[in-house]
Amino acid sequence: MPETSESCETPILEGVALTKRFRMPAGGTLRALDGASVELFRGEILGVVGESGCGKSTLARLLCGLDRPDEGEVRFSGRPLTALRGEAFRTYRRSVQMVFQQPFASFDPRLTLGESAAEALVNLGVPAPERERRIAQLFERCGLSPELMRRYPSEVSGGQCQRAALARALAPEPCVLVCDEMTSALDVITQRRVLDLVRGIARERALAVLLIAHDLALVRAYADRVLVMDAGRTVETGPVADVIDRPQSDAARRLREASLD
Ligand SMILES: Nc1ncnc2c1ncn2[C@@H]1O[C@H](COP(=O)(O)OP(=O)(O)OP(=O)(O)O)[C@@H](O)[C@H]1O
Repeated sequence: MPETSESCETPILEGVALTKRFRMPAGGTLRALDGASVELFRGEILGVVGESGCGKSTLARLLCGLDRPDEGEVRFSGRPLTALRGEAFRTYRRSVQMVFQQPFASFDPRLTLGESAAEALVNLGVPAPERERRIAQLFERCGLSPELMRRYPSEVSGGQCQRAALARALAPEPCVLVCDEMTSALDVITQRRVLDLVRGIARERALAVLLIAHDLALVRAYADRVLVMDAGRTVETGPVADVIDRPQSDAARRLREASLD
């Protein structure tokens, strides 16, 4: 895993000079991203921090292909998404999975957790008995009894629902996991348990993880490198200890001071 972005390894996922504007209802546009760049390498956990509204979720959505940049490009294994066709695009879609902040909102309330988790496998043409077996294994790996596959989202706790969301994200065997504030809605003990699980699975499967978090302590505990964002820009990146303990940018200094209050 590279310590710096000077590595000659090709990032598995990359955003280059990304700009994203949103039209405002009252007129005018808002620049949610303003030339933001990020490199994510195989096997690393990259923490993304920044004040609320600085563009973290927008960056995550562009990297996952849920939204398109107005300028700049996203690259998967060195290839621009705009150049990916057919099987290459399907591989990207399968390989980059996202876990969202609100566990319940990310599930269809009419499907059981098992059915939701199996959807990606249905799309991949995996036969029903094999789907059942693979999802049961993933539930167990994520600390859930396979019995929970038959429950609806409203019948489990927030922590269980987020574990099921993790199992669902892992089902298509991705190589990148984008976790957008995935533990913010959970109590501090459950947060740690879920992040321990994410880290363990990431190490086992050599996953690259983009870990968006408000809490610097969580990023310090779980990330290898950290990227600091400020007003749509990426302003500082480096190993966690350097950026958090010896911040160079005003944004990183502000975050550090706020976390010490
Ligand atoms: N679909 C949208 N339409 C209009 N404005 C948007 C949209 N999505 C995001 N924004 C705006 O873009 C800016 C960046 O939002 P974003 O959600 O990426 O920030 P964030 O850093 O993830 O914030 P938080 O930490 O509070 O989740 C904000 O000002 C937000 O209001």
